[in-house]
Amino acid sequence: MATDSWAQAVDEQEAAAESLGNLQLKEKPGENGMLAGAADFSNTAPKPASDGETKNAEDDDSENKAAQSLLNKLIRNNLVNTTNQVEVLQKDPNSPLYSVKSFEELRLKPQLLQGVYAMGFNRPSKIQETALPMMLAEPPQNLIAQSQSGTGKTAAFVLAMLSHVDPNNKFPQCLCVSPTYELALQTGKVIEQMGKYYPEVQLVYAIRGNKLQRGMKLQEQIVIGTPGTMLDWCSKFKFIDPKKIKVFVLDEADVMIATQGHQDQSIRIQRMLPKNCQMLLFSATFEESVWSFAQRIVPEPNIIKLKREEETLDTIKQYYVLCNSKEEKFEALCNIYGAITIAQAMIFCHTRKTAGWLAGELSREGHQVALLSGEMQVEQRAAVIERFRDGKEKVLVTTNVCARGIDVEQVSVVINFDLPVDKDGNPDNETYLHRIGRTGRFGKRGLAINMVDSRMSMNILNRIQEHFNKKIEKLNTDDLDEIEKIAS
Ligand SMILES: Nc1ncnc2c1ncn2[C@@H]1O[C@H](COP(=O)(O)OP(=O)(O)OP(=O)(O)O)[C@@H](O)[C@H]1O
Repeated sequence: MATDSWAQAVDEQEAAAESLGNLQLKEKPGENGMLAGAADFSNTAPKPASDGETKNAEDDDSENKAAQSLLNKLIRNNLVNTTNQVEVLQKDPNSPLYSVKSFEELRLKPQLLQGVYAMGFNRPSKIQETALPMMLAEPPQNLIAQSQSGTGKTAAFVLAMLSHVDPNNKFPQCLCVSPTYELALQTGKVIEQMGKYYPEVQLVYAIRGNKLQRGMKLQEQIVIGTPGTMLDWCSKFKFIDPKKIKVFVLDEADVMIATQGHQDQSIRIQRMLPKNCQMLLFSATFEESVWSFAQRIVPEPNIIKLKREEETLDTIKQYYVLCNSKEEKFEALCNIYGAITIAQAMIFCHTRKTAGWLAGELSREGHQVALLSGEMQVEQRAAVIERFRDGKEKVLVTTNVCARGIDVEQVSVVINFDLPVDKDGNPDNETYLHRIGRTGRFGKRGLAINMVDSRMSMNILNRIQEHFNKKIEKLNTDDLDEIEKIAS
């Protein structure tokens, strides 16, 4: 976005964000004939993001969790690799445990196998190897599965839903609840992609703002939505006959339970389903509260857990640059950009004000900059992330808070324009590691540059260095030769 005026650049960015938001709002029938069906809301429809009533601090927290989850989905365009083994706890420990190394072994319908390959999947991911045979077994088995974002959970349960529906039956057979409207849409997109060659199966979104005529009965086989609307559609409006449901999926359980009311609504939906309905629950984390909720939703479960790969700083070259002011930090940054080629970088600032200022300055220098800032709506943030992921912008400037919890594995250069500190001003080691670290064996080499502009920030840097017991080298950004060396 190398425009002269930063204001214009921001306008353009927001326009892009808006148009994406509109696109999502007006989800239309897929090209394959698989209707995103009744999801034809106008832009004036109430924003169905939280399904909650009164907004309080807890809701804010849950919205943050949901936003992080969405942004993490969007920034990533492929599978997170892991060498950790899955832990499996079978309902019946004596029954053999099947795991597959190829999609062929699953004996999928040819249309679905074609869909899977068209998505570029060559073989099942680590969690899919065990989860898929369990989900596709006859009689179907219940499952609680936990693994970090990006390990293939969504693709797995989408494949299970598509495998279990009978396209000749024109009524809902699979329900999938997600914590927010945006997350539901993302899953809907995966259903559309995977079901591309299976156009007889249709889906519909049960989300606020999607108003159906009273008395009507849904014909789509898959319903995906938020718990409040899904419950209304099953009980109050009877658009869905819950007794005919064969598969119930509860996605993002950890995000779900952070929203008041969602647990209750989900449990009420679950209570309406037949005893032999397959119950599947997925979560990225597994704290006690998620576990007790999971047990209420999924009777007699098989349990699959995949540990998160530890992040390390081993493959990362870390440097710091000494400056006296933010202007000097900016100058140092320009020198670095002048000396080495940086494909894509993420730059973290402490405040929105600094982030806005820095993005403006970089843009004036001719850089293609994206700015992620706390006051943006989640759709706007999503649009920024997607543009960055697609390489339309080369630099992403963001605040610490805004990017907390977002995985930035694909970015090879991370710049801490301000060092991460917690609310008491102490070094935030965990955020430092998460931002800069890479998972060991798959670790691509990375470069981290820390800007230090006061005695206090030097102290923080020293404490981070001590904490990880890894040297952070000093870099003189006035010396071009020295900068060039860091890229080699
Ligand atoms: N077997 C596979 N082979 C290659 N890519 C895959 C495979 N399964 C999933 N993917 C891709 O990996 C990415 C992450 O998958 P998926 O969204 O299913 O993970 P997830 O665990 O549900 O994470 P999240 O909850 O963040 O969506 C997606 O881009 C998906 O298309």
